[in-house]
Amino acid sequence: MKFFIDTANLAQIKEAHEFGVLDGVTTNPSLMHKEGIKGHENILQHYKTICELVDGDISAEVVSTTFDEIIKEGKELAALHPNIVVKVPMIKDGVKAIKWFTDNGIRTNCTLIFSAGQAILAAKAGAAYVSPFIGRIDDSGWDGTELIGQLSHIFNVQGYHTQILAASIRSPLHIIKCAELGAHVVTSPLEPILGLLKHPLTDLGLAKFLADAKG
Ligand SMILES: O=P(O)(O)OC[C@H]1O[C@](O)(CO)[C@@H](O)[C@@H]1O
Repeated sequence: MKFFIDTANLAQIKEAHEFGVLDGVTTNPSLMHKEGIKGHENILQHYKTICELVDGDISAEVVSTTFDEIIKEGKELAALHPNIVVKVPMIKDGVKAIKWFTDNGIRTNCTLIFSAGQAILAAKAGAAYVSPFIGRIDDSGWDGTELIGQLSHIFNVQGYHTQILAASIRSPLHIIKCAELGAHVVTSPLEPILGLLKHPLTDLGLAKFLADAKG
Protein backbone atom coordinates (compact mmCIF):
# COMPACT_ATOMS: atom_id res chain seq x y z
CA MET A 1 0.00 0.00 0.00
CA LYS A 2 1.32 3.42 -0.98
CA PHE A 3 1.35 6.38 1.42
CA PHE A 4 0.32 9.82 0.21
CA ILE A 5 0.27 12.83 2.53
CA ASP A 6 -2.95 14.82 2.55
CA THR A 7 -1.87 18.43 3.02
CA ALA A 8 -0.72 21.57 1.25
CA ASN A 9 1.71 22.37 4.09
CA LEU A 10 5.24 22.31 2.66
CA ALA A 11 6.97 21.69 6.03
CA GLN A 12 4.81 18.60 6.64
CA ILE A 13 5.34 17.35 3.09
CA LYS A 14 9.12 17.70 3.62
CA GLU A 15 8.96 15.94 7.01
CA ALA A 16 7.03 12.96 5.56
CA HIS A 17 9.37 12.82 2.56
CA GLU A 18 12.48 12.81 4.76
CA PHE A 19 10.88 10.14 6.98
CA GLY A 20 11.16 7.95 3.86
CA VAL A 21 7.64 6.55 3.49
CA LEU A 22 6.09 9.04 1.12
CA ASP A 23 4.82 8.04 -2.34
CA GLY A 24 2.74 11.10 -3.29
CA VAL A 25 0.62 14.04 -2.17
CA THR A 26 -3.06 14.96 -2.27
CA THR A 27 -4.48 18.40 -1.71
CA ASN A 28 -7.89 19.97 -2.06
CA PRO A 29 -9.21 23.56 -2.12
CA SER A 30 -9.84 23.47 1.66
CA LEU A 31 -6.24 22.40 2.37
CA MET A 32 -4.90 25.18 0.08
CA HIS A 33 -7.13 27.70 1.86
CA LYS A 34 -5.86 26.46 5.25
CA GLU A 35 -2.28 27.29 4.18
CA GLY A 36 -3.36 30.75 2.97
CA ILE A 37 -2.65 29.90 -0.71
CA LYS A 38 -5.08 32.10 -2.63
CA GLY A 39 -5.42 33.20 -6.25
CA HIS A 40 -5.08 31.10 -9.40
CA GLU A 41 -1.38 31.80 -10.11
CA ASN A 42 -0.31 31.20 -6.49
CA ILE A 43 -2.19 27.90 -6.41
CA LEU A 44 -0.53 26.75 -9.66
CA GLN A 45 2.88 27.76 -8.30
CA HIS A 46 2.21 25.86 -5.06
CA TYR A 47 1.46 22.68 -7.02
CA LYS A 48 4.73 23.12 -8.93
CA THR A 49 6.66 23.51 -5.66
CA ILE A 50 5.07 20.31 -4.30
CA CYS A 51 6.04 18.47 -7.52
CA GLU A 52 9.65 19.58 -7.03
CA LEU A 53 9.65 18.29 -3.43
CA VAL A 54 8.15 14.84 -4.00
CA ASP A 55 8.74 12.49 -6.91
CA GLY A 56 5.33 10.78 -6.94
CA ASP A 57 1.74 11.38 -7.95
CA ILE A 58 0.43 14.80 -6.89
CA SER A 59 -3.35 15.27 -6.99
CA ALA A 60 -4.47 18.77 -8.02
CA GLU A 61 -8.19 19.47 -7.78
CA VAL A 62 -10.35 21.32 -10.29
CA VAL A 63 -12.94 23.74 -8.92
CA SER A 64 -15.12 23.73 -12.04
CA THR A 65 -18.35 21.77 -12.28
CA THR A 66 -19.24 21.82 -15.98
CA PHE A 67 -17.65 19.54 -18.61
CA ASP A 68 -15.99 22.28 -20.70
CA GLU A 69 -14.65 24.12 -17.67
CA ILE A 70 -13.34 20.93 -16.03
CA ILE A 71 -11.48 20.02 -19.24
CA LYS A 72 -9.98 23.53 -19.53
CA GLU A 73 -8.90 23.62 -15.89
CA GLY A 74 -7.67 20.02 -15.85
CA LYS A 75 -5.52 20.55 -18.96
CA GLU A 76 -3.88 23.55 -17.31
CA LEU A 77 -3.18 21.56 -14.12
CA ALA A 78 -1.86 18.53 -16.03
CA ALA A 79 0.52 20.76 -18.00
CA LEU A 80 2.25 21.84 -14.76
CA HIS A 81 4.17 18.58 -14.30
CA PRO A 82 4.01 14.95 -15.55
CA ASN A 83 3.25 13.75 -11.99
CA ILE A 84 0.07 15.81 -11.68
CA VAL A 85 -3.12 13.75 -11.37
CA VAL A 86 -6.24 15.85 -12.02
CA LYS A 87 -8.73 15.52 -9.19
CA VAL A 88 -12.32 15.64 -10.49
CA PRO A 89 -15.54 15.59 -8.40
CA MET A 90 -18.01 12.70 -8.60
CA ILE A 91 -20.72 14.46 -10.60
CA LYS A 92 -22.15 13.65 -14.05
CA ASP A 93 -19.96 16.17 -15.89
CA GLY A 94 -17.02 14.96 -13.79
CA VAL A 95 -17.46 11.37 -14.99
CA LYS A 96 -17.72 12.62 -18.59
CA ALA A 97 -14.54 14.64 -18.07
CA ILE A 98 -12.70 11.65 -16.56
CA LYS A 99 -13.50 9.67 -19.72
CA TRP A 100 -12.21 12.55 -21.88
CA PHE A 101 -9.02 12.88 -19.81
CA THR A 102 -8.47 9.11 -19.96
CA ASP A 103 -8.86 9.11 -23.75
CA ASN A 104 -6.38 11.99 -23.96
CA GLY A 105 -3.68 10.52 -21.72
CA ILE A 106 -4.35 12.62 -18.59
CA ARG A 107 -4.61 10.71 -15.32
CA THR A 108 -7.44 11.48 -12.91
CA ASN A 109 -8.44 10.98 -9.28
CA CYS A 110 -12.21 10.92 -8.79
CA THR A 111 -12.93 12.60 -5.47
CA LEU A 112 -15.96 12.74 -3.16
CA ILE A 113 -16.68 9.00 -3.40
CA PHE A 114 -19.16 7.78 -0.79
CA SER A 115 -20.64 4.66 -2.42
CA ALA A 116 -19.70 1.60 -4.46
CA GLY A 117 -21.89 2.78 -7.34
CA GLN A 118 -19.97 6.04 -7.62
CA ALA A 119 -16.65 4.19 -7.58
CA ILE A 120 -17.82 1.79 -10.32
CA LEU A 121 -18.78 4.74 -12.57
CA ALA A 122 -15.41 6.41 -12.04
CA ALA A 123 -13.56 3.14 -12.74
CA LYS A 124 -15.63 2.58 -15.92
CA ALA A 125 -14.65 6.09 -17.08
CA GLY A 126 -10.99 5.14 -16.57
CA ALA A 127 -10.02 7.08 -13.44
CA ALA A 128 -6.50 6.25 -12.24
CA TYR A 129 -7.72 6.62 -8.64
CA VAL A 130 -11.00 6.79 -6.74
CA SER A 131 -11.02 8.57 -3.38
CA PRO A 132 -13.55 7.14 -0.89
CA PHE A 133 -13.88 9.49 2.12
CA ILE A 134 -13.83 7.07 5.03
CA GLY A 135 -13.62 9.60 7.91
CA ARG A 136 -16.63 11.54 6.65
CA ILE A 137 -18.61 8.29 6.31
CA ASP A 138 -17.70 7.47 9.92
CA ASP A 139 -18.88 10.97 10.91
CA SER A 140 -22.29 10.16 9.40
CA GLY A 141 -22.70 7.06 11.55
CA TRP A 142 -21.59 4.35 9.10
CA ASP A 143 -18.30 2.44 9.03
CA GLY A 144 -16.20 4.05 6.27
CA THR A 145 -13.76 1.16 6.14
CA GLU A 146 -16.59 -1.17 5.01
CA LEU A 147 -16.62 0.75 1.72
CA ILE A 148 -12.89 0.07 1.27
CA GLY A 149 -13.50 -3.68 1.68
CA GLN A 150 -16.43 -3.57 -0.75
CA LEU A 151 -14.46 -1.63 -3.39
CA SER A 152 -11.47 -3.90 -2.99
CA HIS A 153 -13.68 -6.92 -3.70
CA ILE A 154 -15.50 -5.33 -6.67
CA PHE A 155 -12.33 -3.98 -8.32
CA ASN A 156 -10.69 -7.38 -7.93
CA VAL A 157 -13.62 -9.34 -9.34
CA GLN A 158 -14.07 -6.90 -12.23
CA GLY A 159 -10.35 -6.53 -12.97
CA TYR A 160 -10.51 -2.71 -12.86
CA HIS A 161 -7.14 -0.97 -13.12
CA THR A 162 -8.35 1.98 -11.02
CA GLN A 163 -6.59 2.24 -7.67
CA ILE A 164 -8.47 2.69 -4.39
CA LEU A 165 -7.05 5.78 -2.69
CA ALA A 166 -8.53 5.82 0.82
CA ALA A 167 -9.08 9.46 1.86
CA SER A 168 -10.42 11.43 4.81
CA ILE A 169 -8.16 9.48 7.16
CA ARG A 170 -8.42 10.42 10.84
CA SER A 171 -6.36 7.86 12.78
CA PRO A 172 -3.59 5.24 12.63
CA LEU A 173 -6.33 2.58 12.91
CA HIS A 174 -7.88 3.85 9.65
CA ILE A 175 -4.53 3.30 7.93
CA ILE A 176 -4.17 -0.21 9.35
CA LYS A 177 -7.74 -1.16 8.36
CA CYS A 178 -7.17 0.20 4.83
CA ALA A 179 -4.03 -1.92 4.48
CA GLU A 180 -5.94 -4.97 5.75
CA LEU A 181 -8.87 -4.39 3.39
CA GLY A 182 -6.79 -3.93 0.25
CA ALA A 183 -6.64 -0.18 -0.42
CA HIS A 184 -3.88 0.50 -2.96
CA VAL A 185 -3.09 3.90 -1.44
CA VAL A 186 -3.93 5.77 1.73
CA THR A 187 -3.78 9.56 1.86
CA SER A 188 -3.42 10.83 5.39
CA PRO A 189 -2.44 13.92 7.35
CA LEU A 190 1.01 13.60 8.95
CA GLU A 191 -0.24 12.84 12.48
CA PRO A 192 -1.94 9.45 11.81
CA ILE A 193 1.15 8.37 9.81
CA LEU A 194 3.47 9.21 12.72
CA GLY A 195 0.93 7.59 15.07
CA LEU A 196 1.78 4.24 13.47
CA LEU A 197 5.18 4.46 15.20
CA LYS A 198 3.74 4.42 18.69
CA HIS A 199 3.50 1.53 21.13
CA PRO A 200 4.09 1.88 24.89
CA LEU A 201 5.90 -1.48 25.03
CA THR A 202 8.38 -0.19 22.45
CA ASP A 203 9.12 2.84 24.66
CA LEU A 204 9.44 0.70 27.80
CA GLY A 205 11.56 -1.91 26.03
CA LEU A 206 13.90 0.71 24.58
CA ALA A 207 14.28 2.45 27.96
CA LYS A 208 15.27 -0.90 29.53
CA PHE A 209 17.73 -1.77 26.74
CA LEU A 210 19.37 1.65 27.03
CA ALA A 211 19.54 1.40 30.84
CA ASP A 212 21.08 -2.12 30.64
CA ALA A 213 23.56 -0.97 28.01
CA LYS A 214 24.93 1.55 30.51
CA GLY A 215 25.66 -1.37 32.85
O1 LIG B 1 -12.74 14.67 5.57
P1 LIG B 1 -11.44 15.39 5.38
O2 LIG B 1 -10.49 15.11 6.50
O3 LIG B 1 -11.64 16.86 5.12
O4 LIG B 1 -10.73 14.78 4.10
C1 LIG B 1 -11.21 15.01 2.82
C2 LIG B 1 -10.41 14.28 1.79
O5 LIG B 1 -10.64 14.81 0.53
C3 LIG B 1 -9.53 14.73 -0.32
O6 LIG B 1 -9.56 15.92 -1.06
C4 LIG B 1 -9.58 13.54 -1.23
O7 LIG B 1 -8.40 13.36 -1.97
C5 LIG B 1 -8.34 14.59 0.56
O8 LIG B 1 -7.53 15.70 0.41
C6 LIG B 1 -8.94 14.37 1.95
O9 LIG B 1 -8.48 13.15 2.45
